[in-house]
This record gives sequence, C-alpha cells and structure tokens, in this order.
Amino acid sequence: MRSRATTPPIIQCEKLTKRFGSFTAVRDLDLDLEPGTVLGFLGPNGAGKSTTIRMMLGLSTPSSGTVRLFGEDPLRNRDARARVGYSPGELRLDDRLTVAATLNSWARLRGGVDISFRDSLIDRFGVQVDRHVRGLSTGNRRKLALVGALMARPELLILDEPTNGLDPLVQNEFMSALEEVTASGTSVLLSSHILSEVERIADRIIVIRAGVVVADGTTNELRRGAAQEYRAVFTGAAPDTSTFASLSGAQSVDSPQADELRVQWAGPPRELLNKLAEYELESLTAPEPDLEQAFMSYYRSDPPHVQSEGGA
Ligand SMILES: Nc1ncnc2c1ncn2[C@@H]1O[C@H](COP(=O)(O)OP(=O)(O)OP(=O)(O)O)[C@@H](O)[C@H]1O
Repeated sequence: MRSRATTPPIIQCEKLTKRFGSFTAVRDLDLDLEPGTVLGFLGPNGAGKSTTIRMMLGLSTPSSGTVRLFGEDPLRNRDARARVGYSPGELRLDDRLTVAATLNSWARLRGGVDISFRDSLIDRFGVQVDRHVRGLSTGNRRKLALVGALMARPELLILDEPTNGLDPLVQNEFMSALEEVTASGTSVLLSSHILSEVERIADRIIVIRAGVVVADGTTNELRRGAAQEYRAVFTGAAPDTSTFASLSGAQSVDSPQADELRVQWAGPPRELLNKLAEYELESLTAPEPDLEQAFMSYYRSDPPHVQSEGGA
C-alpha cells in the first residue's frame, strides 16, 4: 500500500488563472484535493467556481498556471477525465431523449456502470426513467445528472452545485448517498452556496471570492479565523458607531439600542478592548459565531492577508 504522504493529490492547481479578455475570472488559484477526502468549494455568485472546475476537467484552457487531474494534464489526457463523475452547474441535456435513453447513452460513453447501483440511485432519488427530458423540471433534470455522475462509482466526483433545484427530501437523500460513497473512499470536490451542506461532508473548505482564494482550511479553522461579533452594552449612551468603525479590525458596527454596540471584528481583539476600556461598560459578550455568519464574513470583505488587485 502506498503511504498517504507519497500519494499525489487527485487534483492539483498551481497559480491557476483564467482571463476572459481584460476580465480575470480566476487568479493564481492554488488548490490540492487529497485522495479520499471531500473538498468544499464555496463562494458567492460569479466567484469563479465553475470556471475553475471547467479547467480541472479540461473543458477550458487556463490562461496561465497549471492544473493536474490524477497527475495528468486534463486537456491532453482523456483517461484522467474518464475517472471522474461530473455533475455540471448548468445542465445541457438532449431534450429529444427519455431519461432512460440519456442514462444509457452516458453509460455507453463512459463504460463501467454498475447497473444495480444505478437502479438503486434511480429508486432512491425518485427518477422517472420513462419520461422525456424535454418536460422535466429543474429538480428532475438535476436528479438525472446526479445519477449519471454517481452510477459508475467513479474515483472522483466533481459536483457543481449538485443540490440546486432539489426539494429538501431529495437533497437529504443525495447527501446521504454522497456520505456513503465518500465512506468507501471516493474523493469529492463539492461546489456549493449552501454552507450547512458543505460543513456536513467536507474535510476541508476553500472559499473563493472574485476569483481569489480568501480562505482555506478545516471548518473549525475557518470558523476561528472568521469575524467575531462583540456586543458591548454601555452604562450610558453608546458612543458613535464611527468611533469603532475606524478601528482596523472592525468589519461593521451597528447600534441596535441606544446603549449598545455590536461590532463584527476580525483578528485579535486587543485594539477593540483598548478602545472599549475608554468607556463605562455594563457588559461585554461575544457569542459563538454560527457557521453561516462566519462564512458571511469571508464573503463580505478582504481578510488582511488577501491582496486585492485591480478589483477583478
Ligand atoms: N465564457 C465566459 N466569458 C466571459 N466571462 C465569463 C465566462 N465564463 C464565466 N465568466 C465570468 O467569470 C466569472 C466567474 O464565473 P463562474 O461561473 O465561474 O462563477 P461561479 O462561482 O461558478 O458562480 P455561480 O455560483 O453564480 O455559478 C463571472 O463574472 C462570469 O460572468
């Protein structure tokens, strides 16, 4: 057995960059997906997730930098691509086919489909195989694509917003199916807007915004690095919000009551505490940030270590 340390990453991006004309959609992106792990790929609309995924699959040519899939250049090596189950964010299906014919055509293209596993997925997600693709709802189209991605038990799943359009029951069923395949060693790149879904399954999370990685770590590491809310209640009227908004760690300052300030703060709190010490405080509390809030702070503003270049 090869030791984990010597096994190359399943996907490796180094300084991966994609420009469309003068617009940079992905800039200097470094990313490793280790074998047998789930990497959550999070970011707001237009962050560059799909563009990155398309380069990983050899569907788009990088402007600069490199991407390796199973150690190979995905633009040159189709064998590497054949080892991936991919569910794209935007589904392009042949409307003339039935669901069954669509699955059969994908099975012929890639080979190696486990028919009984495919049928169990069809049952599990409630896919109606005799329907025409033309009349399918967004959710039913998505279910079809997910069966297609999973059915050959690929070594790597690349899932671009896989639960988009699914009702909560199917979403849950899909996440359970995903947990089962990851338990058996499948590697996954899971791009999503839904933080709870990523947290449920990801070993590591990368957050991308405006084409740049703004956070990379385990869920707990990211939670620790994200902004913390401090709630200060003053014995008299609260100072003006601008007094605190100008401090270097302040991301936002609100005054929900005349005697209270709520400060979203990134980094060590010394500067904030020094400023607060200039006032008479009734209480100071710092509630545990929920994950949703923690990630919102990554979405909203530049952490100090990120250099923003030219607004791209
Ligand atoms: N072919 C293209 N030509 C020009 N601009 C493009 C092209 N493809 C993507 N872009 C732009 O690149 C940026 C990143 O898009 P991308 O689809 O990768 O984002 P995303 O993170 O997947 O977003 P979403 O979550 O909304 O799907 C967007 O501003 C998009 O408009």
